[in-house]
Amino acid sequence: MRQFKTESKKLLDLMINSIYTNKEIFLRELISNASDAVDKLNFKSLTNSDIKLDSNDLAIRISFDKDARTLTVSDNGIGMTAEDLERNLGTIAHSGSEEFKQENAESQGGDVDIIGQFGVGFYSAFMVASKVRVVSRAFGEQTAHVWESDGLEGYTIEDGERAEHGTDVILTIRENTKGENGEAGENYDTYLTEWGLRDLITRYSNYVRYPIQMMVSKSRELPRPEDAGDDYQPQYEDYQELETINSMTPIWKKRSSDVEQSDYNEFYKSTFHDWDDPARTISFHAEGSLEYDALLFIPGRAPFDLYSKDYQKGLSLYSSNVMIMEKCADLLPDYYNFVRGVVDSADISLNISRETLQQDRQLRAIASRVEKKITSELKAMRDDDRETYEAFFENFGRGLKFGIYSSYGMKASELADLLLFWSARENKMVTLAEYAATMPEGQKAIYYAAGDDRERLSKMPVVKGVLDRGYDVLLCTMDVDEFTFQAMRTYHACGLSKVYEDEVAREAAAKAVADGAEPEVEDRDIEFKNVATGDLDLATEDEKKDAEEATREHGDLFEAMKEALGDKVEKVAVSARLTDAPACITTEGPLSLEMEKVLARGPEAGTEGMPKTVRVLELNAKHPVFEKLVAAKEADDTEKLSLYAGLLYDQALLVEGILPADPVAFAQNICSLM
Ligand SMILES: Nc1ncnc2c1ncn2[C@@H]1O[C@H](COP(=O)(O)OP(=O)(O)OP(=O)(O)O)[C@@H](O)[C@H]1O
Repeated sequence: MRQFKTESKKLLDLMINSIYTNKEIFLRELISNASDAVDKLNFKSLTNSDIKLDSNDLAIRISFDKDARTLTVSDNGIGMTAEDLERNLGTIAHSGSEEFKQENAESQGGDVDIIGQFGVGFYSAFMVASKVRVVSRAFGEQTAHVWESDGLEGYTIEDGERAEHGTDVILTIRENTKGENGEAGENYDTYLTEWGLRDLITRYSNYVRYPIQMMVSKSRELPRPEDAGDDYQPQYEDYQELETINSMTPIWKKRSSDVEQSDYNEFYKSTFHDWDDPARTISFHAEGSLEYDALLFIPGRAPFDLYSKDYQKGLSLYSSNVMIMEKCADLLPDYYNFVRGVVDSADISLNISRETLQQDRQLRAIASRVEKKITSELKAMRDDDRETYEAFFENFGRGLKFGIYSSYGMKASELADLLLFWSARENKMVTLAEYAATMPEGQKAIYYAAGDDRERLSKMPVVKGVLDRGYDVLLCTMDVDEFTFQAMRTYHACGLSKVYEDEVAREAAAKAVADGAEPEVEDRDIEFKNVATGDLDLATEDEKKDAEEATREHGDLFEAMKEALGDKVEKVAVSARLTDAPACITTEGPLSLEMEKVLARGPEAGTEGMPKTVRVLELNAKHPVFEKLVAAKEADDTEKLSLYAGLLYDQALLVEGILPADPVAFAQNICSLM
């Protein structure tokens, strides 16, 4: 018996038991070797006219024998001489394929896709096999040789027989093991079943460029006998047929101009298990120092588990047509987690197990390009197919907003223009750019109201107040909306009509336009303002004066009401934002009523650290109810004033969709008034 070269025993043990976390990849490795062998022969025939070869005959064959527990991977590729067997399979980490690649680097051109590079993949067979027998006949040789090993001590090489050039790798599959200490046992029997092998072939090696064939069991209906009566039941028979299991053509390598959209749709549906066509397909090919092909899909609707914690984002990563990772998460940012697709690159540096990558830099470069492509495709969809985009946004918009929020606004420049919000004035979804474009002169902020019901929001007195002044209000019904705005702070609007500092500049500009110049435009950062928080600064000079006067005149009324309401409010004040409602609750500081509601549903609910709103009860001094308050104060009727204050506070909260803290007392108070 010959001994493995180098510190082989230890190394081999490491190779077999430590490199791979996933035993099933052995088949991928053996198929890749077979594909390399076929590729080498094909290459030879292309470069040497003496070799006559019908490339249609090149194939990889998988067969198994349940009783003998053998699984065979055969190819009719270049084969190995006894010397090759010694060098390639007797020396760990010697890659004949890598050598071949180097030797033929100059003349290779685009027609070879050699996968092997490390010289270790073959040994993964020992993870599932107790013995491996390789029968190989090199192309052009008359004799065959047999390499055999149990993966422990060493190997033998003997003369053997094989009808044609090529290689059979015959694995004696291990017996199933029982689980220990609560861990599941290993089911090696799967590698001796048609479905188990089919699953592995289609998962890892579906796009290997040569046919991978296997005898499969099928069933067919027998011809109806001529004398069959009316009660004849169809009869079936089982039969075996050689089937090509892999689909071979990696559609992502083709130029999109050469592929029908229906083919992309088919690929998308069968690969990513969706019933519907994708909303968009993105295909691109990078050239230069890092070459890769990418095919991405934006689904029409959210996968059912998108918002579950089990959902895994990621693109399938291939290298030379072989799947390396089913979901490479690093290729997609979280906010584009719904995107499906494939990235294939022969240039990425794989680690030896092909389970991870060695260089983050390459991956980051691809990820950044992928992200840009998705963003620009979404923008195109927003502009040229608004209906589909709105449906898309309905499904995935929350994730985009969350992307801005969770990046503390850093991703705003990338994502802000993809957002849509409901415009109270236009009664439809608008982008921030569209909102900004319709802002009348003098509008200083983007106004929004947040709550869980659009209908209710549109009727809120504070919303009406802003609308009545001619400013649109975005009605935000997603829990993340306000947090997103706070993370963004401002929206960078482009191409707005220029605002002039003074009258002289304005007149000069108007004159220039009258003389035929284009009106001047500018870019501006516009603040977001919740219509129910802080000072909106919308009141006219007269209104401000009125409010100040009312504040001065009725200071003691407000104080008395504040006393009656206690800790519930920070203060009671006259409102400059209400038109026809008697009162409203606004907040001071960064926390709005709606945000407080959202936080109250979160994990910090009820804890000490839960932030609380600073509330203000604003009163409309022009409303008839205000006169009642004044009268009660003048009559020194503290009880009535306290009743009124409580009622106004509770009803203002109700309008905001917040139940009174004590609904029973609220109901009793109303009855007592009646
Ligand atoms: N079916 C085969 N036909 C011909 N040569 C083979 C076959 N299988 C393996 N070899 C030879 O054995 C070498 C070692 O194979 P092994 O799978 O260990 O490594 P590799 O394919 O070169 O690299 P990697 O570890 O990256 O897969 C190959 O480079 C190739 O020269």
